[in-house]
Amino acid sequence: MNNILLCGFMGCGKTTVGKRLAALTGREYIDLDHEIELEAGMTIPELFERFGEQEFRDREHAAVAALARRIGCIVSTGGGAMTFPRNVSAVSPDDRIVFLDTPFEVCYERIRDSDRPIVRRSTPNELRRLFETRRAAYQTAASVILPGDDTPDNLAHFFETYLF
Ligand SMILES: Nc1ncnc2c1ncn2[C@@H]1O[C@H](COP(=O)(O)OP(=O)(O)O)[C@@H](O)[C@H]1O
Ligand SMILES: O=C(O)C1=C[C@@H](OP(=O)(O)O)[C@@H](O)[C@H](O)C1
Ligand SMILES: [Mg+2]
Repeated sequence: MNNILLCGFMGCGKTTVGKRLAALTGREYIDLDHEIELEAGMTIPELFERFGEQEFRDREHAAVAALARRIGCIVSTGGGAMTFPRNVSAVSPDDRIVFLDTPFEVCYERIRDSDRPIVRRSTPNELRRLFETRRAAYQTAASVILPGDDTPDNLAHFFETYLF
């Protein structure tokens, strides 16, 4: 059984919808950011602060590569993960990458007051530009694109009927 990876911009709902989908299908759930935090023994903001973004990206790559040893999982990636070709290449061809395509305005309202390091260091305009650039990368990486502006329950049910 293949893994299903959710990708998309910060705040698009990868973690929330991934958890619901796993609960609905009884599949194992993995949040890559959570795996990175467990492995590093610190939060992502701390990791960025103490060791810099590149250290986080290297740990993120290792977390994606480690998925090769897992099967049948629902995986929420972090917003940057599927924008790096080395990470997309590390995903097994049997696994499915789904892009949760939520409008920038919706994502922004959800993340603006959060402690995500990329949000804290960027202006709203910089985030919008990052959204546009990354959207093209998500479209390239994913084999399924799902409009994300709906309730977590509706999205999880839609996923279930569409993907299984
Ligand atoms: N479909 C949704 N409808 C309403 N709120 C949502 C939805 N998806 C996520 N949220 C809220 O938005 C915030 C960010 O969601 P999260 O799942 O952490 O996004 P991501 O993992 O893509 O960064 C959370 O507070 C969450 O409760
Ligand atoms: O977009 C990014 O580069 C990041 C997104 C975050 O995950 P979410 O997309 O779940 O917020 C987390 O991986 C880290 O803060 C970096
Ligand atoms: Mg998340």
